[in-house]
Amino acid sequence: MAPIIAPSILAADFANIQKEVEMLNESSADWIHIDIMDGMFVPNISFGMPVLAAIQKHAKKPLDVHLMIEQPERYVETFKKLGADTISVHYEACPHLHRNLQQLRDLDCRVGVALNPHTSVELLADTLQDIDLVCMMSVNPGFGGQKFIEQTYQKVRKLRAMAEAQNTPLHIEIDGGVNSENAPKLIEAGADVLVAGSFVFRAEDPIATIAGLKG
Ligand SMILES: O=C(CO)[C@H](O)[C@H](O)COP(=O)(O)O
Ligand SMILES: [Fe+2]
Repeated sequence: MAPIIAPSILAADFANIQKEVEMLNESSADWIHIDIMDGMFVPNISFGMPVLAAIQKHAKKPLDVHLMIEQPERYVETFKKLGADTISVHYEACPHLHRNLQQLRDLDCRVGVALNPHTSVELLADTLQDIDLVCMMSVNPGFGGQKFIEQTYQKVRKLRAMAEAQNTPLHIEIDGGVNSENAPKLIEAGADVLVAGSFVFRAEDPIATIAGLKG
């Protein structure tokens, strides 16, 4: 099956955000990936609610919101109201993860958990049934344009095996440094959602690049 492609708007031209979103609307992208950074959980600040509202105003594709923020429970309701279809909170930012998952489930959005590169997938063994999507970071979160971490393949294989053993449907999303070289290997390993920021927005033809990732 063709993967779900979620271009990351972080790499877009923010001075032309309407044009960039319209390009994604026209493309074969499935979702739009939205990176929210708070300058605390990660050493960078991206953008917040007014920018998301501007994106949402023009977007015709579901919004996949990746929260790189501390205490995400403070804001998930707001993100849902701003049109989030999927919300991922970071495992490392949630000492009471089960409570966060319940909150997302009650909001009726796709329930996501993001994992830093050093965080073992085994830590999700007892919550996998409550999770719809794992956003597996294949770079250290905080910045676009970084190099893909090769150990990601083995994490994907392990997580896919865990989901199969528990007989639970799970989206495995790869976030960071995705390109046309690693995309087929990631899908082969068991991923089904690919986020791509710089590879799409720095391409001469982003629409063709998205189509290429979709295979
Ligand atoms: O979550 C992220 C960074 O923290 C971004 O989604 C990710 O880096 C995508 O950008 P690129 O494809 O350029 O690596
Ligand atoms: Fe992201």
